[in-house]
Amino acid sequence: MAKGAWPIIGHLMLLGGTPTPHKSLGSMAEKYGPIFSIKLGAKRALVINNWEIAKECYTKNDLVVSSRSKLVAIEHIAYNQASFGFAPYGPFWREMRKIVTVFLSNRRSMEILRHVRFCGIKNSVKDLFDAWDNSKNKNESGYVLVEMKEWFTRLVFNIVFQTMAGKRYFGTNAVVSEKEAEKCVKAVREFMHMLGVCTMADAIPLLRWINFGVKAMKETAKELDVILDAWLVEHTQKKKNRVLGEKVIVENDDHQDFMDMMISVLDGVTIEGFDANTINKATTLALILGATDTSTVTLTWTICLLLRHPHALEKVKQELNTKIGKERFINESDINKLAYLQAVVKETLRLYPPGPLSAPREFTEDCTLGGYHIKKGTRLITNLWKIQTDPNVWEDPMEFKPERFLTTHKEVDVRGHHFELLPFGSGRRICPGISFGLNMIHLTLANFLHSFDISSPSSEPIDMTEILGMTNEKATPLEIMVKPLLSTKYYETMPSDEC
Ligand code: HEM
Repeated sequence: MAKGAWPIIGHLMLLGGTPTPHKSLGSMAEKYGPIFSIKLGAKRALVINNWEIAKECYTKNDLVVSSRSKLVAIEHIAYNQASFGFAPYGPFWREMRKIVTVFLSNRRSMEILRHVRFCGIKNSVKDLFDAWDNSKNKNESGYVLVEMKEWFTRLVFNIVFQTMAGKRYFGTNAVVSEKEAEKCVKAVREFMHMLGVCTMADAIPLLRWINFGVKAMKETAKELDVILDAWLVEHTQKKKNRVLGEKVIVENDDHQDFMDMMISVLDGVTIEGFDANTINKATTLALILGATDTSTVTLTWTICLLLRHPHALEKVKQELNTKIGKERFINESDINKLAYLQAVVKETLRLYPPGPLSAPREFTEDCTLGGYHIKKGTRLITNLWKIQTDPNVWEDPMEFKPERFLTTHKEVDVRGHHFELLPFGSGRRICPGISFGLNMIHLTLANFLHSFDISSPSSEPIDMTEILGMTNEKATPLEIMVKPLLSTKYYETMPSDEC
């Protein structure tokens, strides 16, 4: 057990301020070694910090550490564990996970998802071009100042909402007002923040009893439920209006989104006390929460790192020019040719994993790990950031060097089997959205950097301060200079008839 625990709250102070928790816990690993425990109020948590312990944890012990903790936020906000991403390990989680995996990997839905990503990115590139075209604030070189966190957020939310519920919330063809779309993004962000900030109520049962912080959680839950409910009513009505499908994914429906598929699969059943509508909303919400902030954060840090390393930005542009040329939009089938761009994304995920402490898990049985006896009920914190910056594995661990993934670490991928690089986690509860997320990130970056020239607005290096939450968001806006790179004809043909 690490020293420095306060009475009642234990080491909770470490998880609530500056530096961010993954860095505070990372410093403790220097002192206490790759495995140590801390107290979060009444709860004991095990913190693991190197690849050897992570491997033992997610292979030999994975079954006993595949449950999530029942956090207060989950109870109030995520349909009381009907949301499979927060559910305990068991038959309900297995069933939901199977349905989600089929949707995200089934050949037919892959085609639909590919189309949604393609059109989402094309529309966003066109929106950015129009904003530049209409801007009265171009500088003498033709650049305009753009806040990129906002642009990435709109793009990612459009793709994810279209995939899950057939809705486009921002820009061309948006189905809601700008105000309503902003409100929805705010509610999702608040949820992620509440989840990430280790609430006192979670750690200290007495405070749970007096409902500490619960009011704000309930309000956010209500806001999200109103949106999900309206989507579900609309989807159910749509289904009534057409021939009912079998109790499998309807094969001949060109416009199947996730909610449609769930209505068909669940077919009104109740599972473990949760009715079909609640399960549908909760699972859709789990995917929205899992997909949006993580992808936006990764896109944002990638641009920050490229602007701080102009030689890397130049290499990405060269690769795009030689492998794609300047005439056309980039498709998913082109991504294989863009080895350097993929290495840039891996290096960003190594230095800035969007969930630096992964998602909270809990041991459901006593076991041994790293030679220590671990008690049932202990929480697990995997310090992904510490593992991914371990000097025993990575030369110049804090340096941004995408080349390492084309040379010394060529074989290392992010899919949970190489324990020195685990941005998507590992084991049974590994992120189910790896391919969806990576495809969206690669395609967005490739097309953005192919379509626009970018530069820093000043000689000051881009600010890299992170803020506390479930994801390590950039604390300040990402304002950069942007100018179209290709001929006007290229942007004017967007969006194409296909979208
Ligand atoms: C850069 C993109 C992403 C990163 C870095 C990321 C990272 C993670 C991590 C670290 C976990 C916890 C895994 C564990 O406990 O071992 C996780 C879980 C999860 N992710 Fe992702 N994720 C990303 C994108 C996505 C996308 C696109 C989706 C949905 C399409 C998604 C849905 C989920 C869900 C539902 C879970 C909970 C899974 C479960 O408990 O069974 N994520 N993700």
